[in-house]
Amino acid sequence: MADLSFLGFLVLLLPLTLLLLLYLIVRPKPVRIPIKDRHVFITGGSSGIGLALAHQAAKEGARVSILARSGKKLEEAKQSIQLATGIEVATYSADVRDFDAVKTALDEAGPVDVLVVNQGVFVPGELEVQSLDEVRLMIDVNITGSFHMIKAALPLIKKRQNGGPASIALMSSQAGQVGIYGYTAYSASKFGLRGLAEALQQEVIADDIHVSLIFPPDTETPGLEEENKRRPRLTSIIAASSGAMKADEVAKKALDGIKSGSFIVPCNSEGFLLSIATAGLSPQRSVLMAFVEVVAAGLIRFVALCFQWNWYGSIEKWHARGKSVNHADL
Ligand SMILES: NC(=O)C1=CN([C@@H]2O[C@H](COP(=O)(O)OP(=O)(O)OC[C@H]3O[C@@H](n4cnc5c(N)ncnc54)[C@H](OP(=O)(O)O)[C@@H]3O)[C@@H](O)[C@H]2O)C=CC1
Ligand SMILES: CCCCCCCCCCCCCCCC(=O)[C@@H](N)CO
Repeated sequence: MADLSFLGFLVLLLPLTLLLLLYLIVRPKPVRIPIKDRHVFITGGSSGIGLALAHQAAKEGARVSILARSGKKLEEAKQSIQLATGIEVATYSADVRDFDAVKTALDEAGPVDVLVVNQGVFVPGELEVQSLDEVRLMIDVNITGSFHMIKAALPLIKKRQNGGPASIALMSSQAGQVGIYGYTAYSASKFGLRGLAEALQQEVIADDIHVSLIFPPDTETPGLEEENKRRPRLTSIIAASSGAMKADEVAKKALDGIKSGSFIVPCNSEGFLLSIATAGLSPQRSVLMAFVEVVAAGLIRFVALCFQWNWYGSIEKWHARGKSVNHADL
């Protein structure tokens, strides 16, 4: 009996000690980032996830600016937000690949409290059939474009007027946590954002600037509709492991993640598992999440291997059927 209660005591004491230890060591420390009455600047804010984010930020009382290339889409976005919320957003037409254009737009927009780097292009295809121009497009818009935005915005974020904590959020993808068939260039561009974000967080923490990386699954947007026209069948099969979300749902998760200063922001339950499986050396502010990451590490690796087993099974089956060129429309 005495032995049993000692065992019970240990079983309780061990996790509590771990929790206490994690409470003492998690860095950066937890933070709340308000968005009401603050300037939220969203790239790719004229369509899909960016537009949904602009709607929600406006609804929550932020001053919103959106940037994209097409003036027509920007105008339509502005109208729809005005209709829904009565709020007038500022629009900036610029290509993120053009640093001078981006800098001019941001300088005109003024001090920024929350920067959401959301623009992105995705052209799926096996590397062997994909053109190098398409590869370059994804690297230039998704990665170099993000550098341009952050480099031009940093001085303006530091100049923010009310001095509260600021945020730089980057829209990655679950394909930026695990490489997916048909996404060599796209996955590379989204994995790249993680290196950028981890290093940047260390550089800007002293300025009370907090970095968030958002990882949506397939999301119903005009961009996905385009992508679906030429998606390899295997890409769709593997991506279906994580289902699909609506742009509004992703925007809500993203905004909640930004406001709570989370470094990693998953959007659905598969994304939650993925974030534990790929926790790596990313910062973690939440004691509870840190606890789950430490305790579940071994088991989650097993689950990850089960997913790979399943995906390689699909790839094998596909090849056994003799489909070497496998676009959805063939
Ligand atoms: N939809 C999905 O399934 C998923 C999307 N994501 C990511 O979410 C982000 C948004 O995706 P989604 O909403 O689907 O995309 P959409 O294609 O619906 O919208 C993309 C937005 O980015 C803008 N944009 C594209 N290229 C440039 C450029 N060179 N310079 C400035 N703005 C540009 C577009 O406007 P314009 O063309 O006028 O410039 C538009 O506003 C992307 O980073 C994407 O990778 C992540 C996971 C899943
Ligand atoms: C350890 C447990 C793992 C759990 C589940 C793993 C599921 C992974 C699925 C990845 C889906 C990637 C979709 C990318 C969508 C996207 O970015 C494109 N639509 C282009 O925008």
